[in-house]
Amino acid sequence: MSPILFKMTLNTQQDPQTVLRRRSSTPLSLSPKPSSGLLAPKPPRRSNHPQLCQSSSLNPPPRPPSPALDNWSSDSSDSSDSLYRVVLLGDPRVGKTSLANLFAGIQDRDLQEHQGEDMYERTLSVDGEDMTLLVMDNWESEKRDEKSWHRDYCLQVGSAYAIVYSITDRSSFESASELRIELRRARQADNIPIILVGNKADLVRCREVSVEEGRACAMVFDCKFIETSAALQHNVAELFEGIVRQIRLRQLGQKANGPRLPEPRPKSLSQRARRFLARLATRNNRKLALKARSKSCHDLSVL
Ligand SMILES: Nc1nc2c(ncn2[C@@H]2O[C@H](COP(=O)(O)OP(=O)(O)OP(=O)(O)O)[C@@H](O)[C@H]2O)c(=O)[nH]1
Repeated sequence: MSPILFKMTLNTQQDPQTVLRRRSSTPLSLSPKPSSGLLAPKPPRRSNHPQLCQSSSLNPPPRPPSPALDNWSSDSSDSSDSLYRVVLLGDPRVGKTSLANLFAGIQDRDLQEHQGEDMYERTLSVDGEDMTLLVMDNWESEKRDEKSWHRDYCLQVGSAYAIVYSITDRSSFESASELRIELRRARQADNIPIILVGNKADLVRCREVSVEEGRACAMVFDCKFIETSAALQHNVAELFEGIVRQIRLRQLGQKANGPRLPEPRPKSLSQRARRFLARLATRNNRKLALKARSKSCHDLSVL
């Protein structure tokens, strides 16, 4: 455990049914499980989402926003009504809590007051649309039997995962690969976003894992890749924004692949022309999707 391990549990849910009211130290119910493996169950629409860069604890103390992340999320009065769990996985001391604190906009001077808490809810505005993420920083990396239920739980509830390693610690990189395999096994049927995160990128002199190795690992394991520095707040906003985009891209994919109703026979020439153009667009979309997939794994804005 880090000497400055400060975690927070944030409860903003209003619905007594929803699991999100509970402290993360209490096991959350596995049901209702996200139907698609992606979507968390929809909580009722909330009108009091936290303001930009505020953590959303039930009684949040007035806290100035983190300057570096100031333009990161917007006033969420018109926020999305879905909530997505983002689970941080990784070895101890790789920087999971530091990344989560930045996500929550918790500043160094406020760390003490958030000690022992490990869930962070915040609404981000990305590409003009809001999405509420619940970042879970309660991963237990030890594989002891009595902890295995907790590990299983974490592997089941995420709408997205960030597998964090430290670029200064090769064994944490190896653990990240193992975690990817474990996650794949646990969520075989689910198309969930997984981001491999090489943290502590500021410690260049102590680097044990190259960017190329990180990227290659992400390509082999079919996930996205980003290097961050929680210390310098480098790429942290990009990470969480990327997670939002990855979730959205999968939502769009699901909508596009939804059940098709039989089309009525077109009656007029203009209807036939419209249908032809629609098919053409679909074909082009498929080509575009293929192109996008072949792009580098470090572009978090494409599938
Ligand atoms: N230089 C540098 N230090 C970092 C960075 N991120 C985290 N640290 C430091 O690394 C140590 C561990 O960070 P934590 O955020 O507690 O790591 P953790 O993964 O949450 O650790 P556990 O709670 O033990 O699982 C702390 O001393 C942090 O200040 C970073 O990007 N750069």
